[in-house]
Amino acid sequence: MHGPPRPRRVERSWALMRESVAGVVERSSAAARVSLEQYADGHVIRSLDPSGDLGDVIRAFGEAVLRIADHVGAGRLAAAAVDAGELNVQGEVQKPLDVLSNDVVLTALRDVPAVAAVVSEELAQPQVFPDARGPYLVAVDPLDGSSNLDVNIPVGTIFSVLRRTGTGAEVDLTEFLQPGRDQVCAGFALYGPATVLVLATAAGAVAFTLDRTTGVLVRTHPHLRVPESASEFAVNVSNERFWPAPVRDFISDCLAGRAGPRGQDYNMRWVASLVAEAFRILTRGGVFLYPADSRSGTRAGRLRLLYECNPIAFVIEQAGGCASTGRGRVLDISPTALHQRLPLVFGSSDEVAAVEGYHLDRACGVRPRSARPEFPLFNTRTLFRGR
Ligand SMILES: O=P(O)(O)OC[C@H]1O[C@](O)(COP(=O)(O)O)[C@@H](O)[C@@H]1O
Ligand SMILES: [Mg+2]
Ligand SMILES: [Mg+2]
Repeated sequence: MHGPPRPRRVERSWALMRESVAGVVERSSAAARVSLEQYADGHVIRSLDPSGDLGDVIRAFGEAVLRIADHVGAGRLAAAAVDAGELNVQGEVQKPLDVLSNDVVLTALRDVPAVAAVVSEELAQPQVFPDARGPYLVAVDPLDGSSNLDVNIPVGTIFSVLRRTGTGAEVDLTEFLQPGRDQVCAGFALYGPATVLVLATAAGAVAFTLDRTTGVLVRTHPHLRVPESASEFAVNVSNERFWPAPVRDFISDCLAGRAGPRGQDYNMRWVASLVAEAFRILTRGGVFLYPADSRSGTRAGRLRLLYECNPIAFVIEQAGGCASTGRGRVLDISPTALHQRLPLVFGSSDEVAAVEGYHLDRACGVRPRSARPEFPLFNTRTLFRGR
């Protein structure tokens, strides 16, 4: 051991604190300690798929998440911490952990006969398993937000499970192009201070937290509910000048606070990590916006429909929130391409409805709220000047 020994009194109080924390955790969780394994085998998942196939897919994601959590948690100590420098299908630099996480997910799913094929952010073409064995298709972003790794900000894995629409031994890639409302299951892992796996099915949204003492994902959030209203927004404000007018109107009016048209003071958060924003909104509400903007790479939006927007939208809706493009429900979009991008707005239903209202106002030629004489936010001042 390095450094001077701690005084005995300090050691004793640390030991007491550890014991009392362990006692609280044990008492509070002893009543219904449900592991991901048990949940995957339990009546909720069996009622959706009595064959056990869906349970197998969920268990495979559980295993992949534990492995990826280990790699992410090792930070700079991980063998894969040095840049790979390759470009993925989106033309973005692949981090070694992107590649490794993709391998981990594919390896876990390859062992599950229920999965016929996988679309991944890291693969230009889907991975089709031999004989197109099972009834399920998976779309996955193995490691979302990986540009945050160097600065130790939470990242995650996002996934969507679809039922095959074809019956042949060959998977037709158009089978992936289903509207998100047809997802059987979707979820995401958040590798943060705690590793959390959020899972949604038609039966609702639940979350599991990794118990590091046993290596087991334990259900900690049996009924996730997004509060209907909240006064917190998340958006990358540095893109303000590229935003479409309704988004500028909406954020401008939020910034006007209590005296403005929205009638309340707002707080802002931007982690630049979709999974972290989604989990925050699942637990305390708010609204997230990544609109389409006028920059060349983001005219159709920044986030990918099949493995970012759809699974997050499904989780949020199953938890009672809403997800929209600003003009309509995300889960009703019929995809046209595997790596298609989309504008994404999700969160508390009141806030998402408000964003849609701003889009409708502009579409109907209604005078934007922020330009009304009593709220002269734009033209006279920008978001950060002259306030
Ligand atoms: O850096 P920006 O433009 O603020 O974008 C942040 C967004 O991009 C993401 O990091 C996704 O990017 P990747 O899929 O390339 O990792 C989201 O998690 C986050 O919401
Ligand atoms: Mg991503
Ligand atoms: Mg990724």
